[in-house]
Amino acid sequence: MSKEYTYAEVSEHATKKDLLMVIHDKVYDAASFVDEHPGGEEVLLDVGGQDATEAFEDVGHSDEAREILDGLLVGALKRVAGDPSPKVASPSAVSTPASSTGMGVGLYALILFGGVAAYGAYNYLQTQQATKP
Ligand code: HEM
Repeated sequence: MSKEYTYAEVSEHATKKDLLMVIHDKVYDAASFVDEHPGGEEVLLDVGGQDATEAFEDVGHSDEAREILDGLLVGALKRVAGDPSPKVASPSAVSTPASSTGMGVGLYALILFGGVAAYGAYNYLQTQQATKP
């Protein structure tokens, strides 16, 4: 990582042949990769010259994709006053699994309870049948 870019500098490189983007406060030059991107060139051009952290993380890119990304590294982002605030996907990534786990446990409890109730009812009916003459 040799160079420091300001956000304003990065935003000047937003063409297919000269395509910088910010991911996790690092600056990547995606120009050489645009044509090879399995997700298409459109999406890369869309975030060219911008903070692509959220877009990149939302897709859930593989480790292989992250290795390619490492190879495209050209520098670090130097934040100055007035820049867009850093886009970090972690707050939602942390809160979503937590809340969904809560739902999941509640759901399992409900299913378990329903199962036990149904089993009890079945047994009750069986005994009723058995005691009938
Ligand atoms: C320079 C940064 C990026 C690199 C190195 C990269 C690399 C890759 C790689 C290797 C894949 C194949 C699947 C995988 O290994 O995860 C992929 C898929 C994909 N990427 Fe990226 N990507 C980058 C940025 C982005 C951005 C900013 C978006 C914006 C939405 C994006 C959207 C997608 C989508 C939608 C796929 C899925 C394609 C499919 O499976 O049909 N990528 N990317």
